[in-house]
Amino acid sequence: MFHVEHQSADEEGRGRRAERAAGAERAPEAPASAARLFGDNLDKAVRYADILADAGVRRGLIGPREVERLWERHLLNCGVLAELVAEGAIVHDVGSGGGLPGIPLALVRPDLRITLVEPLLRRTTFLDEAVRELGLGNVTVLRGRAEEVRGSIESDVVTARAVAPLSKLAGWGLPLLRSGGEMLALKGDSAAAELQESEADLRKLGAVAWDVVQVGEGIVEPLTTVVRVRMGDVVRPASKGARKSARGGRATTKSTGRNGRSGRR
Ligand SMILES: C[S@@+](CC[C@H](N)C(=O)[O-])C[C@H]1O[C@@H](n2cnc3c(N)ncnc32)[C@H](O)[C@@H]1O
Repeated sequence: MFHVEHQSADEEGRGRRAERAAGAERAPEAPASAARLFGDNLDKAVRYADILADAGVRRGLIGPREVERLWERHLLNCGVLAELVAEGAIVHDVGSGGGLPGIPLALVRPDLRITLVEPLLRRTTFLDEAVRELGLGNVTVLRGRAEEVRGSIESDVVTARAVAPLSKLAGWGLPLLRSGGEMLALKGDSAAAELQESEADLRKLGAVAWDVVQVGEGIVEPLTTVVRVRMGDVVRPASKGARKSARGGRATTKSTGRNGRSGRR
């Protein structure tokens, strides 16, 4: 368990110096844009950055070289995904690892209901502790591989970062979506090329629209690049399907075809 204390700003400063002296690693100071992004949850974002810098590095969830760029490359880069998510959405963060992008997204948007899907026990233990310590009432941790939990999940949005190449990721993420739901995959410079290579697979999986968007203007530099894929109509067999879902069976998909929103946005 990490150690959390509720402190005033002065106490926080003394606490940070004391923890450093005691050997605990701390994240760099939050940049000004973090206050704009996280608003009332800035303190929690700072605490999460510190958890990643210390326990996150010690337990191998992020590399030690990430500490100096925790804000830009991780918390801000992930939190700005909020621009693409509708009010009150149900979100599943596939391959959450140390909670990225799910935890920054939950901090920016307390209205969302977010499940962090992660197969490795060591990582779900870290996530459970972080969620408890940060008091994130809108976040749940689910241990399992995405392809194992399909059938029991109908999500509005699936998020993922650094989990798998797009085609493979789509095979894991799209079956978790309801009709019209969206997968938001944080990708780097390869986004457009990966998307082009994956189009046939996306169609087969029931996707009807896809594009590359950039978010985070005025908050993070470089902007966050996201591959956005929208699911077509999902046909889930009724009562039989419910029994199948309980056993982890697949939902089936169909494309909206000529009358729907097929192809690129
Ligand atoms: C490189 S880490 C990225 C973690 C985090 N998303 C980030 O950006 O820092 C990839 C994560 O995906 C998880 N993972 C791999 N295959 C998965 C699957 N089929 N379903 C869900 N998670 C998976 C791994 O356990 C690992 O935690």
